[in-house]
Amino acid sequence: MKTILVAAVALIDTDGRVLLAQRPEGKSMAGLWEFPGGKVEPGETPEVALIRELQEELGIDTWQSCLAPLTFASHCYEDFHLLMPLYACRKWNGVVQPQEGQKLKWVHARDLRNYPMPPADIPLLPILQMWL
Ligand SMILES: Nc1nc2c([nH]c(=O)n2[C@@H]2O[C@H](COP(=O)(O)OP(=O)(O)OP(=O)(O)O)[C@@H](O)[C@H]2O)c(=O)[nH]1
Repeated sequence: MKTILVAAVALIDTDGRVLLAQRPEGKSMAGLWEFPGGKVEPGETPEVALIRELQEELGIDTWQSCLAPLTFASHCYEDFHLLMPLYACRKWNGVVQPQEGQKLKWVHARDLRNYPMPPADIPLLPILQMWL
């Protein structure tokens, strides 16, 4: 089975809340809440891919030095295996704003489980909660 590399990030605001984005209608797993990020394109490192995705999806700029590796997901979906490093980021330039009409939510660690997420993300939550 094909392994897909996706880079994702827990953006953390000054109140310790984490940003979740809702997958839009028409996409796979529509309606579920996920960490911002996306597929790592050929020639990109995960960090470069994340910096690009944050500009495209949220209109903010960050730097490699502000992306701290936190944990990763390794999950078998029906048609691919997902390998997803999750970074933590507390510093960026600009104001987070949905660039693609997606719903965004800043969520306290204790409330994360109230947001339905893709199955790959579930094991990441206790780690994130412990860390926050
Ligand atoms: N960004 C992000 N993607 C995730 C998370 N959890 C998870 O399973 N994924 C999966 O990783 C892939 C991310 O790719 P993407 O966001 O660039 O792709 P896409 O949805 O535009 O395309 P697709 O609908 O063809 O998969 C998707 O299959 C998505 O479901 C997460 O927390 N954040």
